[in-house]
Amino acid sequence: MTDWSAPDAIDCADERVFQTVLDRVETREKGHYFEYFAEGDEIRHGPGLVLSRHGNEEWMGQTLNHDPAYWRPDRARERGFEALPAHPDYLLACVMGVTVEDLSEKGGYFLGRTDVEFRRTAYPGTELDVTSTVVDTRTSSSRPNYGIVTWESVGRDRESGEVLVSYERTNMIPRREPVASDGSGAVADDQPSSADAAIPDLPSRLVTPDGGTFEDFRVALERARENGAAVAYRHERGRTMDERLVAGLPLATLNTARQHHNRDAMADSPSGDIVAYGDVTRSVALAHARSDEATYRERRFENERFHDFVTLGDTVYGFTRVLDCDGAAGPDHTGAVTFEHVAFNQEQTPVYSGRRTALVTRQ
Ligand SMILES: C/C(=C\C(=O)O)C(=O)SCCNC(=O)CCNC(=O)[C@H](O)C(C)(C)COP(=O)(O)OP(=O)(O)OC[C@H]1O[C@@H](n2cnc3c(N)ncnc32)[C@H](O)[C@@H]1OP(=O)(O)O
Repeated sequence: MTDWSAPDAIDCADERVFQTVLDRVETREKGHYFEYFAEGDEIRHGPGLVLSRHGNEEWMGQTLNHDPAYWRPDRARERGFEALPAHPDYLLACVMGVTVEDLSEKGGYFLGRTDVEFRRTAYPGTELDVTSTVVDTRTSSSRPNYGIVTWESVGRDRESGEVLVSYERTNMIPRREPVASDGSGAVADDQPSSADAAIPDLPSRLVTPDGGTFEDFRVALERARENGAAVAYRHERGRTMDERLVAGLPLATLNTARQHHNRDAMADSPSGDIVAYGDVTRSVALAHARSDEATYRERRFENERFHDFVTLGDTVYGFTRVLDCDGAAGPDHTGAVTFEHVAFNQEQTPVYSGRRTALVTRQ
């Protein structure tokens, strides 16, 4: 009989002994199943995270967000910032990163996010205080092993209490107890793929703006409207997803989702490998778009959707459609432009889409 109090009771040199022990012990699990969440519950997320200049630069550099106002103090001041600011994509990824342990570490996918509102510029050195409220829980009709949960999350400056950013996000969350499904949402393998479906009427002409200022977007929209056309274009740059992006960036935001860093756990999943953090994928595509635009400030995002996995070796490209220009919004030297951005991979499959409103410099 093994004496379990003996320091050498488990002989690690004998693989069979260790494997037998592993088979018999319980796993101390992380995260929460769908059943844990009830509408109205409020959760204050424990992990503290201080926005750092290093984290900001690592995020921006790797995702190709190379706007000088976030790298050069003189350009930051010209842009009206008090100092070098935290990039909005980095801020948003950090606010969401620290929620993962409580909300979604159990697995399941980040489906979408809406009402992303940037309320105040954040600066490196700011300590985050993040809370979430369960807004909705529902059964997934297509996947009986999952439920669908929506939370509203708010990221504040812990010192001043001011809200920096807020949003609503929706995830698939595994159920402890799968439910019987009526299968109404299930997609049969023999259904036509979206590529076979009838192609809707697209405008015959697609207009590209001459430049990236507010006036360029306004003029292009006007031209398009007169000709029954649309303003839409793609961006040349692409970024191939490597380990640093897929595993490194989410971990730096304290995002503990196994999807991004545990290749072993993901080997048997539908993606077969680790997948990029949705915030990394979108940030890359947005960087491509911003490189063709005179962005002044990020304002809001709506209806962000993550359509498909992005895995190691995939390349993320960007497509932009211009939806609206509002000359009355923002300071005099800017106007608000609303874009629809799509991130797509090397197979031209959309992986992200979202509607973004940004203030863009006029001339
Ligand atoms: C941080 C983080 C994880 C974390 O947080 O820890 C991450 O970064 S992880 C990486 C980023 N992420 C992804 O890599 C997912 C990519 N994506 C896919 O791989 C496919 O999308 C799918 C396999 C998930 C589904 O594929 P699909 O079955 O073809 O998709 P759909 O049928 O459209 O959606 C199924 C059900 O989700 C409902 N639904 C969809 N979108 C929304 C929305 N926005 N709001 C409310 N409900 C929504 C839909 O209404 C349907 O509901 P029902 O099940 O009831 O029909």
